[in-house]
Amino acid sequence: MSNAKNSTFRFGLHYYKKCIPAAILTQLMGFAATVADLFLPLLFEMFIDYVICSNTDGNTSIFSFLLQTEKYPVHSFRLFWHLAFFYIGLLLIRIILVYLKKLINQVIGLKLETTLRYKTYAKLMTLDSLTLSNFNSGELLQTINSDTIMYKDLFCKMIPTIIDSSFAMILSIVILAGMSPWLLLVPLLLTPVFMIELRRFKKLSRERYKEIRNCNSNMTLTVQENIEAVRLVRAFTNENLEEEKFSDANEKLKKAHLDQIALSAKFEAVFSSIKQAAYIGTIAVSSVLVLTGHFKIGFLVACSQYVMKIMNYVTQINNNFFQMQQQVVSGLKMLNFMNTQSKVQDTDAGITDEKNKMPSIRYENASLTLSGKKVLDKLNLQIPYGKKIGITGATGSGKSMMLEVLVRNYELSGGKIFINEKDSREYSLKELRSMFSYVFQEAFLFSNTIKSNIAYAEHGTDEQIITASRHAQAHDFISRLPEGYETIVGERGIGLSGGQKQRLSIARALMKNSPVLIFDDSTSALDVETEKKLLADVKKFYPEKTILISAHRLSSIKDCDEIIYMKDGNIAERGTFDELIKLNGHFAGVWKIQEMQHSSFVDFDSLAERSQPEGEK
Ligand SMILES: Nc1ncnc2c1ncn2[C@@H]1O[C@H](COP(=O)(O)OP(=O)(O)OP(=O)(O)O)[C@@H](O)[C@H]1O
Repeated sequence: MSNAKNSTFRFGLHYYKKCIPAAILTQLMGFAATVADLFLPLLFEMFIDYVICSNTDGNTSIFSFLLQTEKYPVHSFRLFWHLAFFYIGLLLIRIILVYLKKLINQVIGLKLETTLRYKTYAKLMTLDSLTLSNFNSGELLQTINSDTIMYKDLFCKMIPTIIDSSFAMILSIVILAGMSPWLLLVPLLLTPVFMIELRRFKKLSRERYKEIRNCNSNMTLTVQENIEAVRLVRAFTNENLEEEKFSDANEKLKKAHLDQIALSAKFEAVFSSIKQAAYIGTIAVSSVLVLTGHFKIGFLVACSQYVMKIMNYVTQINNNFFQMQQQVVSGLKMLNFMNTQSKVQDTDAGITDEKNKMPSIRYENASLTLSGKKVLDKLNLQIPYGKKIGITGATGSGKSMMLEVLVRNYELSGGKIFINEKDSREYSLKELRSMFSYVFQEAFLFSNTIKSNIAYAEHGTDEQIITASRHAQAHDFISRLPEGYETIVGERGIGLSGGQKQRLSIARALMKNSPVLIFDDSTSALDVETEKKLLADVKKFYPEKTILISAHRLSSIKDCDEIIYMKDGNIAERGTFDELIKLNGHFAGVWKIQEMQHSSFVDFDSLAERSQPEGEK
């Protein structure tokens, strides 16, 4: 096995370790079932040679018969019944053992699958936004949902079957060697052919399974995007284009599967030919041995059964190695994902310091480079606790990023951020993030009740939930819903307008009750009046909190203690509203136009161009 495959195996073994005692028990059951199974041809041989083919009458029991060194034909009904009893007894034992073994193995498999799914999910939660953006969602869903199921089969199906088959094969060889070493010649001669063919097929199989997996994740992504963008597709009447894209992904998946089916068929044809050759070879050799008087007919039947068993086990082992490539591919994908290092590293410092309930913030030459582009460029800013700061600027100027780096969704490429004069990286992520109630640009609601969505971070009383909703201007519309706070929203619930979703997200952040509130363009879908009321209420009811509001609509931030105008990842202008108007720069230019237009939508790119201060033109 190559290094990659070794590590893939070791990675799974780490989680499988706890199941090893149960796995050993099932393996022992498997061995016992094999022993029972391998006894059957011997009983069959006695039945043919000493019950059916004999013509001497006798009255022998199976025990006395087995103990005799010199066996003779008995043609006894007593022996017949004893043989039948033993045969059925062994069959029953075998069936019970195989049943128990499969049951326990399935439970072990389910346990391992659940652990693997949990671990991959937990890993997903630790990754920072930039690292996560390197994976597409189809790929991530494939890893968490399908690869975990596939990979656990390596430990709970493939490896146990290979061990079982190897044990049975070795035992069959030993028995056959005891009966007639000549018949071992055939399987021994064919084994190298098996090995060479298997090596060739294994490599091809792994390639095919890789292709199937890639096509699968592409397919998942296509379906997911189409579900999310269904309204967009209809609005652009682009159903045909999307259908073509879907059909293309679907066809590629079909082709990948067909290629694998063709390979499997070829594999089976080749291996069944080798098996048939073994069978014919055995018949030929044993016919000679019977004709020359070396074998009785029942002995011949038993020997050929062992040869066939050996060949079946060899085929089964090969088949498992062939199919195992699918599990190896899934394991490699999982290993790759689990080895992905988050750019944001957590610390062990976990205890909440009382004074962090009133954090001051300081950016010191904070820089962020994403995909080679400077998104924040040596940003310096001090925000004492309790200040209300408005942030505005052209689209793409870095407003969201300067807020996201506060909670370390992205890691700074240079400079530092201090919280209470302590480097933010020295806080545990849990503690750092507990200081901020963040309302993101896109309002996301879980498929759950409104109440649970609002009480997402804090399990508050009904009264607290209603209070937060009132302050977020959401209580009135929630009360008008037939189910009120118990209404299910999100993907599986009723539809809400963009503004309603934003208000629920704000209520959720207010419920969290952190000392710093961050509104990242999160009131953009509200009408001017509601937005004004909401922000006024937030300032009124949470006067002590630091509030950072990023907005395009300048009226939203007009009353802030300080306004920051961002440009190219840095602060272009800062001051109170009056100071910025007096400055007559970018901000004043945008303000004039917004006032003139009374519009809620502004194209900052063009406005920023037009409103450049005299000196910069
Ligand atoms: N994951 C990413 N990889 C690379 N570049 C990114 C990534 N996320 C954001 N950017 C870039 O960072 C820059 C700043 O983005 P940011 O979201 O902070 O802008 P913004 O000022 O908030 O814009 P808007 O007002 O449109 O929300 C943009 O140029 C954007 O293209």
